[in-house]
Amino acid sequence: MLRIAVPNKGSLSGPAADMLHEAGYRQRRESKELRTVDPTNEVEFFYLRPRDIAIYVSSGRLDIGITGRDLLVDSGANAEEILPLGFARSTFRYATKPGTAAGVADLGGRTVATSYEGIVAKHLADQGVDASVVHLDGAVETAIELGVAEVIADVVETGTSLRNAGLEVIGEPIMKSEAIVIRRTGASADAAEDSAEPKVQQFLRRLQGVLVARTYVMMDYDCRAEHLEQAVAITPGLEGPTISPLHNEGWVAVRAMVPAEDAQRIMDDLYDIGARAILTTAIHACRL
Ligand SMILES: Nc1ncnc2c1ncn2[C@@H]1O[C@H](COP(=O)(O)OP(=O)(O)OP(=O)(O)O)[C@@H](O)[C@H]1O
Ligand SMILES: O=P(O)(O)OC[C@H]1O[C@H](OP(=O)(O)OP(=O)(O)O)[C@H](O)[C@@H]1O
Ligand SMILES: [Mg+2]
Repeated sequence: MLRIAVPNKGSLSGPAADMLHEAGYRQRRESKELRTVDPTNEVEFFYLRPRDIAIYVSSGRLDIGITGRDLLVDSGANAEEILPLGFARSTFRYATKPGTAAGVADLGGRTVATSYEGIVAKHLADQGVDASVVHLDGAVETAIELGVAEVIADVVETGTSLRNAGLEVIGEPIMKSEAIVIRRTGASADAAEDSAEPKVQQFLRRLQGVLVARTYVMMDYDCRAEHLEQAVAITPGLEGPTISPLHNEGWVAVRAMVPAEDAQRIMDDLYDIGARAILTTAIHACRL
């Protein structure tokens, strides 16, 4: 039975459960359940605090886990990223009251409040900046107003929390984060001896299938045979489009996967070269 750690709360938990559900795995029915077994797929899910997941996975007791890249780095645990999942995207940044500091180099001698001490202490050391770090559990934007720190380092998505606290970012982002699948460091290298390996690979293929189904649509259209090369250049597909003859002499039907975010532009480009009956349909699941 494959053992997988899943975030039980916070920004990661809902989207992670949705993705697992879309990949065909049974998920817990209510938020108090700490573990659940999916007997059909021979997987056991453990619902754990996002911050603890890298520690469980590095211990080798759980085969893989879903967490945030920033949480993995912060933990310093012996685990590595094996698949980015594209949700819970954020940056990790310093922020302060306007006029306090222009860049990271100005943080020497200051106090920085953060929930991510591991990331911040290492970044300051790498930059050669001697600042003290105060650990807070959350809502760190308030730390400056209440005089606990002069600077914060925190997760920024839309920037709304910073704006509401009257803070502005300083310097470049310390890192970019998103949800990721992690595995114990070196587990991939030991794969030949690991009986869980085929199940791990099947799990990753299923999640990749969900990612592709979310980011691509299927496009079908008809075009004149003499325009086919131009059309294929616009819709190259993943491995090459499917071309079928039409009953009308001199016309072909083309089918190719295209990135969903470009679909409208691609339809315009195809129309301009004379393609007609251009349709897009959602992909619900796929295995590449
Ligand atoms: N507003 C946000 N937008 C996108 N990702 C976020 C946001 N807040 C936190 N994250 C990401 O979620 C992960 C942190 O999850 P965690 O559950 O610890 O925090 P949280 O979502 O802030 O929940 P909590 O309310 O328990 O603090 C990190 O990977 C972080 O980058
Ligand atoms: O840039 P934004 O879109 O405002 O998002 C970033 C905020 O979201 C998270 O906070 P959360 O609400 O989880 O509270 P927390 O600080 O207690 O973790 C994060 O810690 C930031 O405060
Ligand atoms: Mg939070």
